[in-house]
Amino acid sequence: MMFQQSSRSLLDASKKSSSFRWTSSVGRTFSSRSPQDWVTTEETDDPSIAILKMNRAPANTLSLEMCTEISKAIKELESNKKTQAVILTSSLPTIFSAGLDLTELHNPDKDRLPAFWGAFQQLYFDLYGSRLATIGAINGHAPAAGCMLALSCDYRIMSKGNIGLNESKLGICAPPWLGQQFIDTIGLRKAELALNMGTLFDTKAALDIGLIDEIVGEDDVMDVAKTRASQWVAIPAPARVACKELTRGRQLNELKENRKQDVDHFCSFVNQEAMQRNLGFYFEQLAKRKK
Ligand SMILES: CC/C=C\CC/C=C/CC(=O)SCCNC(=O)CCNC(=O)[C@H](O)C(C)(C)COP(=O)(O)OP(=O)(O)OC[C@H]1O[C@@H](n2cnc3c(N)ncnc32)[C@H](O)[C@@H]1OP(=O)(O)O
Repeated sequence: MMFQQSSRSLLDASKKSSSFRWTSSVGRTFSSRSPQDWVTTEETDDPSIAILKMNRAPANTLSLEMCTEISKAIKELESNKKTQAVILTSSLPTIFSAGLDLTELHNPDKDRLPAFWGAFQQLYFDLYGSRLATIGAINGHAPAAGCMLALSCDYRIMSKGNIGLNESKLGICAPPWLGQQFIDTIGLRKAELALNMGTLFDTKAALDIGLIDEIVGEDDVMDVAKTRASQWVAIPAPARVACKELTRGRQLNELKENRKQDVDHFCSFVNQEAMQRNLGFYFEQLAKRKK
């Protein structure tokens, strides 16, 4: 059963005709439903546990609007006192999230770029710092910022796909706060190796390295996620929230205090000619890969 206010149900969404079309900087045309349909929330049979689904075909990439919609959905769930946990997952068959939408980075709109990065920062604040217990039900690929979504959850189960921070392969480096999340999760040396090489881990390697907490069968993802959410909800909420503050508070505050510098650094980094060349090349390869 669906419940949230501004996030309409998948059923409602499927009745609507396609309403969003745009052309990317390398000339490919995307079409999709409107941003409000890119994220939906659902009830479970336990009123304290909700599901947040990303439905932005083809790859759940994080554009400015997608970041905003996920943030909005988290805030709406948090505003309901009964809700204590959220399961973050994807409705796409093989992709959890392919990370930042490269159309935002390549040949960027100079006015939109800072707003885009601000929305991505906000998503990090909202998910990593949520009062809710967050269970990542990673049911497909989760590279780069897709991995950030997973790392921001309290507990990660994964059924298939690859996960990691592959930014170096695009000729860029993950932002410091995302790098720190990675280091805090798998430890400095393993993170150092993986960040430099842009390693994407399959489920077994991701479990071995501590990037995910559990591998689950494809058909069991939601059942296991609900069971894990129940276990987290069973811990008294003030203790749970205090533990999160203890392990994540410093990192969250650091970025809060440096938000503007982080936006400025990102924009000047991305606007460099060499960076644009790298991104353009990577993006072309991505488009050609299928052919
Ligand atoms: C100071 C800090 C400075 C900078 C920091 C910048 C931080 C960046 C973090 C990021 O998140 S960068 C993005 C990194 N993401 C990736 O490298 C993932 C790229 N995608 C893939 O490798 C694959 O798509 C996949 C393994 C996730 C899935 O493969 P497959 O199932 O074969 O699907 P397709 O490749 O056919 O993808 C479907 C469709 O979606 C397009 N697409 C995929 N990823 C992106 C993306 N990140 N942005 C935009 N578009 C993407 C892909 O081109 C396909 O489009 P078609 O039109 O060909 O259908």
